[in-house]
Formats: sequence, structure tokens, C-alpha cells
Amino acid sequence: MFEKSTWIRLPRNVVVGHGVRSEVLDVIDDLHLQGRPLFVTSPTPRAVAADPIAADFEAAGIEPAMVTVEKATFDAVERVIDVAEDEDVSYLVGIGGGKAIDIAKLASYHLNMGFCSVPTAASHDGIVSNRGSVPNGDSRHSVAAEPPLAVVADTGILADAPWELTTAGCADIISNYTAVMDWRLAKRLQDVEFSEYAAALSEMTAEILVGNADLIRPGLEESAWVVTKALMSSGVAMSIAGSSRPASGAEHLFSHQLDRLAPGAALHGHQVGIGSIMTAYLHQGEDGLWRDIRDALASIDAPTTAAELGIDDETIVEALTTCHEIRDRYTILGNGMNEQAARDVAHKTGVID
Ligand SMILES: NC(=O)c1ccc[n+]([C@@H]2O[C@H](COP(=O)([O-])OP(=O)(O)OC[C@H]3O[C@@H](n4cnc5c(N)ncnc54)[C@H](O)[C@@H]3O)[C@@H](O)[C@H]2O)c1
Ligand SMILES: O=P(O)(O)OC[C@@H](O)CO
Ligand SMILES: [Zn+2]
Repeated sequence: MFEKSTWIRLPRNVVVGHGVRSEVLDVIDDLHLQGRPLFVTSPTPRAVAADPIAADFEAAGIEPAMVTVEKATFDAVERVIDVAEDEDVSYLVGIGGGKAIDIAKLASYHLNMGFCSVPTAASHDGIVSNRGSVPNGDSRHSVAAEPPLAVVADTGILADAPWELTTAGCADIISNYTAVMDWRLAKRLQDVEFSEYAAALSEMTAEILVGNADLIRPGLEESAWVVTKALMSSGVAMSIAGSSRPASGAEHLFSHQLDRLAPGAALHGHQVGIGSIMTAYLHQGEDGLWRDIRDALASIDAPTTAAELGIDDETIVEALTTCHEIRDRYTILGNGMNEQAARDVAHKTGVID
């Protein structure tokens, strides 16, 4: 008897374009969300987006509660939950980069409240996903979280954000190539749950982004449009899969370990991009896709070396040799690399000297 079933939770409204920041209230109305919202933001996104959106709400007679978070921690999630309970809010709006959105998503999941996503940077593919990522003891990876009911992505705001945030988003998408290689490998060797649709969508998203690389230039608002669509598509792949597998393999393990060894040194997307160069080499060797990944990253100004990342060579080697331990996810790293093998792959791909 066929007993399989699945839930795929996707946003109902996706609004992308110039100036759509002023449409957040319309989107909330369209969703029939009522009562007082809680805005979860961080300092710069508060100034560029959360305060002006709050002013629109106030003009309509709704006074949003507001929490400004500095770091993605479980303490921050707890604080948001406390404020939501104290201020008697009905739904949450995450306004900012990946960290503010993740905190809002995780708090909404706990509170069992609706959540909307208002990205201020095209820096990560968590804008739409049903995942939230906060460090937890020795582990560091995403967990199930509330997917957004709606996404409002103002390309004017995204294009005005520092350029490296956009190149980080591109690198998070380019890393889908190796994430899917790892997923297919895990399917073959460990019979893990696998979705052809999610894998194909994830790979196609990376293909389209790389194919449009010449539209991705600083100061060009169309870049924000191209990258944001790719970030959403990648998030949908995660929601279809019900896990981050289509967008997170060994390159993400490497990045999560860098977050622990060199906190705050580089952006998530830039770290996973470098990881992807090396894990593509591990999958396919000298003549494989690693050069294409490196060249695609270079073409959109994303780092391709440890020096460009601002992380020293020894930390790169340490992250490579230890990152398989931080999550129970089968990848090309298997039971881990020894130091010489890690040094070799980092050196042969030009990541370290
Ligand atoms: N949940 C998921 O599926 C998922 C997917 C990918 C990444 N992530 C997580 O997202 C995080 C990475 O996201 P990130 O790179 O956006 O980090 P981040 O949220 O720390 O943002 C980086 C910096 O950009 C600033 N910023 C944001 N918008 C700005 C703007 N318009 N102008 C100026 N500065 C602005 C932020 O304040 C912050 O200082 C990581 O924690 C990663 O694990 C989650
Ligand atoms: O599950 P993780 O490894 O946190 O990955 C989520 C996201 O960063 C994928 O781009
Ligand atoms: Zn990522």
C-alpha cells in the first residue's frame, strides 16, 4: 500500500520590485493578518526598512512592536518570544539579513504565529525557506522553522545594500552545485530521502544565475532582481525537500565550522562559495567542475581564496578536517579529511598558498 505523504509550505504572496517596501501593509491586509505585528530587525535594516515600514503602519492606526537583534543566538530567539508574549502581538515580520529573518522565523515557529519576510540584503537563500539557522552548542546548521506567508523584497533597498552582500547571495546559490552532488552521493551510499524535483530546481537555479552573471554588477538594480529570484527559487527547493539538502552539503559544513573558528570574519555566502570550490574538487578531481565554480564566483566579485575571505590558511585546513563532525549529514567528506589531504585540496584549488 502507498502510504507516503508530504507537506510543502510555500509563501502565498511574493512581491518583488522597486519601492515595494511601501506595500507591506497591503500584503498583510491581503493575508487577512490582523492585530499588532512584531518587527524583528537588526540595527542597519531597522534604519533602512523597519522604521519606514513602521511609520506606514502607524499612519494606518497600527503600532508595531519592535525588537532589534544583534546576533543570531537562541537567547535572541527567546527575547523575541518574550516580547511577542508581553506585547500581545498577532504575527511577526522579519526585516533584515539572514540572521534577523532566521530569528523571526524560529520565534514564529515556537509561537505558532504567522511570519512575513522582508529581506534588506540579497545575501542568503533563507528568505523563503522553511529553515532557521542559529548556533547551538557544538552544532551549527538550520532546523525546521516557520516558512513565510509572504515575502516583500524591495529591489531598491537590496541594490543599495553593500555590494558584498549581493555577491554573498550569489555564492550561496552557486554552492547549490556541490550541495546537490553531496545529496546524490548520500542517496547512492546511504539511501537518504531524495527529491528529484528539489534537486533539479536547485541545480537549475544555479545554472540560471551563472548564465546571467553579466547582469550582476554593482549599482545595477536589475542585479538585485536576478539574485533575489534565484534566492527564492533555492528556498522553494528547500521547502519542497523539507530539508536544506538541496542547498547545503559539505561546503556548508565547512562554512558552519568557520563560523565557530573565526566568528564574524566573513559572510556566510562567501564562505560556502570557497567551500564549494574545494568540495567540487573532492567530488570530481582536477578536470571537474571546481574551475567553473571558481570562475563563476570570480566573475561576480565573490572571494575565491582564503586571503580574499580574510581567514588564514591554517583555519581553512582546520575547518576542512573537523567540519564533518558538526552535523549528521553524509557528504563527500565522509568520516573526515586528514590534515595532508585537506592542505592538498585547498592548495590545488588555489584557496591557500
Ligand atoms: N534559514 C535558511 O535557510 C538560511 C539560508 C542561508 C543562510 N542562512 C543564515 O543566514 C545568515 C547569513 O545571512 P547574512 O549574510 O545576510 O548575514 P546577516 O544577517 O548577519 O547580515 C550581514 C550584515 O548585513 C547587514 N545588512 C543587511 N541589510 C543591509 C542593508 N540594506 N544595508 C546595509 N547593511 C545591511 C546586517 O545588518 C549585517 O550586519 C547565516 O546565519 C546563515 O546561516 C539561513
Ligand atoms: O541547513 P544549513 O546547512 O544551515 O543550510 C541552510 C542554508 O544556508 C542553505 O543555503
Ligand atoms: Zn547557505
